[in-house]
Amino acid sequence: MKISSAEVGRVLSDWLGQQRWYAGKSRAGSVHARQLATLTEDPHPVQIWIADITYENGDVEHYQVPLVLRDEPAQQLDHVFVGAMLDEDGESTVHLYDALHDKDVTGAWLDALVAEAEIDGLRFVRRVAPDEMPVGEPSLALSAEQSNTSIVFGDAAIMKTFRRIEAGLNPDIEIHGALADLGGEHVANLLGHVTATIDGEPWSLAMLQDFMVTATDGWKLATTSVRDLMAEGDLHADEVGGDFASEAHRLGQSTAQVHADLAAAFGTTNLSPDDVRARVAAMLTRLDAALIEVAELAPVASDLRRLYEAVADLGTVVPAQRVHGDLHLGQVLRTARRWILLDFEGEPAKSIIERRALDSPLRDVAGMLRSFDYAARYQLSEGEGTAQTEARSREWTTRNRDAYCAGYAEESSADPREGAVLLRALEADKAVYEAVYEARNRPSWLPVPLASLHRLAAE
Ligand SMILES: Nc1ncnc2c1ncn2[C@@H]1O[C@H](COP(=O)(O)OP(=O)(O)O)[C@@H](O)[C@H]1O
Ligand SMILES: O=P(O)(O)O[C@H]1O[C@H](CO)[C@@H](O[C@H]2O[C@H](CO)[C@@H](O)[C@H](O)[C@H]2O)[C@H](O)[C@H]1O
Repeated sequence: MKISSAEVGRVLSDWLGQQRWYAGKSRAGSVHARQLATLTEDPHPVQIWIADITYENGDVEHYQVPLVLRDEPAQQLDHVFVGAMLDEDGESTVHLYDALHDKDVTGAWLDALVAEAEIDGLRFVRRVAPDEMPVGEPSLALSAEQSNTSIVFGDAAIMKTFRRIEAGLNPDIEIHGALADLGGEHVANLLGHVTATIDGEPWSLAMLQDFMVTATDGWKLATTSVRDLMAEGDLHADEVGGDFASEAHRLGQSTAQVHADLAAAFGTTNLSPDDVRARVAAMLTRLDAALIEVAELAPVASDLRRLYEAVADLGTVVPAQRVHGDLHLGQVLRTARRWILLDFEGEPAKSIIERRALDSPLRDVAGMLRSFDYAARYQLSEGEGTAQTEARSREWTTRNRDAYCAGYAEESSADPREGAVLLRALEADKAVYEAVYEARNRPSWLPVPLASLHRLAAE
């Protein structure tokens, strides 16, 4: 079944803007679609397409869009309908759907991984024995759409399909592979991955991992703890049943252990004072770019610049290594035994080169500290804030930030609280990123990072 690229480009222009993972919502861009591969023809054709978006300022982004082509409308896929068009012969109508949501065809990825297939320049790499692959298991796309699209096979494995793609090995695959090879306890095993070769370069398309079936994510656990505290107006955080501090402590230990594994797998370096100044310059540039998009940042901008410049003035070396890059409570899962860290892709807004650069491990600590702040604050921003709940929220945040840092310090030679200026600047840099993220994706959450930036600016 053949369809025209121009027609696919036309339907994707409308459809992309409605997808959570599409980062170009706030800018006008033209869409060009190209077909990369046909994964299978049976029972319905599955084609991997790339949408190349060119924005008005010349920036280009690439998105992966796996499509299933059906010759009849499929009611069960109405919610992931992409568009309809005549086939190239002009004889019959083809109905396009997001293939990752079509249980009838998702097994094609597993079959290709089992066979270690090479299809139209796509290489399917298997890291475990064929009988460890969840072949035949039904698939379910996760409903919480995030930066990418993940589908679970049975309760055995989860396949993450990267949406915004670019040349280079995706750090999620690279790091999961390296840490699994080291026997790291705090990551899910990497079962396989899919890479395309485009113009001689590797482009990571998807990865398959063990699925942690009984795990609960850190965001759910932390926000439940906050809710318990808010419900008990007169009790303090350490007196309420759902206290999270011992989990925060373990999470700090787990983060430090993952950092030690990352250092062992990829090495370490010291950023010289000049390197540090260059990083600070990048943070200032990021702040300037954010100010154009989020006007609400203006009142804190000069204090934030002063905070960043204090880091440049430290004049000391800063230990650096590979890091997670976007660590927050939604990226950690609590299994019955331990915390698992997920999603080593780094911040989706950064290029792969930036995401693979060695950085201060405090970047991850700062990310998690921001997340405690989010967990405590977002319920207040939903309109229920009183002086009492504000105080409780601050208490919860302080207690869990301290417990996390103490846990980290126990497993590492460095206590994050000793690098206070750098840690504060990294928190601010993260909150600036979050302000842009929220303005683009969840404007009602924008007050959460803004409130923190006011606090950081005033300290
Ligand atoms: N190995 C896993 N086991 C269980 N759940 C997982 C696993 N990997 C991811 N998840 C779930 O899928 C969600 C999205 O995964 P993540 O890697 O963070 O994707 P994204 O890059 O789209 O944010 C996570 O928040 C988690 O709930
Ligand atoms: O999709 P990803 O998980 O890669 O990360 C992006 O989305 C996150 C929200 O889902 C966003 O995280 C922010 O909100 C979280 C609560 O929903 C909070 O725990 C985080 O601390 C906060 O940064 C993340 O920044 C973004 O990259």
